Amino acid sequence: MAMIVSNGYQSGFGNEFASEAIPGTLPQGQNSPQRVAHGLYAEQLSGTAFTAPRHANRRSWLYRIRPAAVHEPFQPLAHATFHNRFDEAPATPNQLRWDPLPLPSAPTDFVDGLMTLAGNGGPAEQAGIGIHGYTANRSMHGRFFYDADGELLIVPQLGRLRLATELGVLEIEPQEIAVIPRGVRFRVELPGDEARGYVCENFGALLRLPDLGPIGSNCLANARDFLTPHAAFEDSDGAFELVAKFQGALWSAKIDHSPLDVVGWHGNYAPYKYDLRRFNTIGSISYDHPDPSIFTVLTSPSDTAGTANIDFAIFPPRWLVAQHTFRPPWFHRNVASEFMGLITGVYDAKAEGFVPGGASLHNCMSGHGPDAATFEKASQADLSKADVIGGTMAFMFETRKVIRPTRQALASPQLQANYHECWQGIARHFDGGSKP
Ligand SMILES: O=C(O)Cc1cc(O)ccc1O
Ligand SMILES: [Fe+2]
Repeated sequence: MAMIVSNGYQSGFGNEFASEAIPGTLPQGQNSPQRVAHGLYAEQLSGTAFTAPRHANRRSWLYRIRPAAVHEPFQPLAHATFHNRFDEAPATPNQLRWDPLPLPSAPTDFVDGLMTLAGNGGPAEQAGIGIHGYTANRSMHGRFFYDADGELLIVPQLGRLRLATELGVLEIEPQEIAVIPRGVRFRVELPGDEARGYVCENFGALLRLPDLGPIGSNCLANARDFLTPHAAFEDSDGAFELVAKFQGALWSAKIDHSPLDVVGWHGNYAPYKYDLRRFNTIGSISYDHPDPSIFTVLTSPSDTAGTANIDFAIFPPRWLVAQHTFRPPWFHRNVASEFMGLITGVYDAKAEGFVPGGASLHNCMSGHGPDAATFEKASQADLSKADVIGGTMAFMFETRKVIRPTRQALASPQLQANYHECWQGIARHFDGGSKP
């Protein structure tokens, strides 16, 4: 029984990759020969419509020991906290903030430990996102998972993850992210004792790099920093479980072999990882704080140009040098809705209360911005010096649709009852117009 071992990475975003764990696996000059080398089966995995425009078309060809069709029928699988029911509780205009999810004491793998916090749209309408937290203290044993409802953007906050996928192995740590495409089967292993993080389940168009406009041909997340695994496979038989997420619910099927049995593959539909510390941050070197779109790592476009299904943005270490300017994020209301998490350090708009592993939600047109302490400090700051923001990594899932917290997220003890108080101390400074 050969267990999957990482064969390293290939660099680039959405490339036509080709990789084989055994030489001579990939057919030359065609995809589906009468007999595949080494007695393998050929299988196409489509991530976009067959007829999607060429620039957006994603599919890969997998050469595997058994086709993906080989498993017992699925049966419904209960899961208390992982779902896509975003209509259970009234959507709220209140500013919301949560402390980190507690780490589990009972044995909990990645799938067990998923808890849906919020979301919008759904798999049936092929738009919107699910926002989930995960906590885990053990690897998935004899268990594999795939999500037919959307691709999974995994944002670890605590602990490393080893993502053993059909197309190879991705190893990630906090400040790195991974994207597992819709349908790709994988197992999450924990090299350490515990793990916690966030997952964005994207029901809409596949995440892609944003256009750069006048920024030019480089900067923000550079394409070559995205890493896709080389083919790696395991040839193992046993009494295993395949868990599927399908239309918001989980299903379980018996499978008598590991589905991570892809010996070679080629194509542009594949998992990838990215180190957020590689982000080339653009900011103001004259005056004023720019819109946070400048921090976009990946975007899932919607049918309306410039109005994303989801933008994944980060707030990395950077120098703030803007002159005659209030440097932190301004007070604002946004037509889009903003879910934020903190991976490490301190976020520059919040002096306290927003802690690593925590989360906040500011919905469409809900006023928010720096807390009272941050406002006072930044209003008095010496602008002849740079503010060097180091040792931090916050992120935002920004969506065009209102983000609806789940009932369990609103009922959780981690919800901070007093979040709104961070703005109550904002002083009235109006002088009545008496001073020029
Ligand atoms: O609300 C937030 O903290 C996120 C955010 C950051 C920023 O720099 C500008 C706008 C914005 O919504
Ligand atoms: Fe905001």
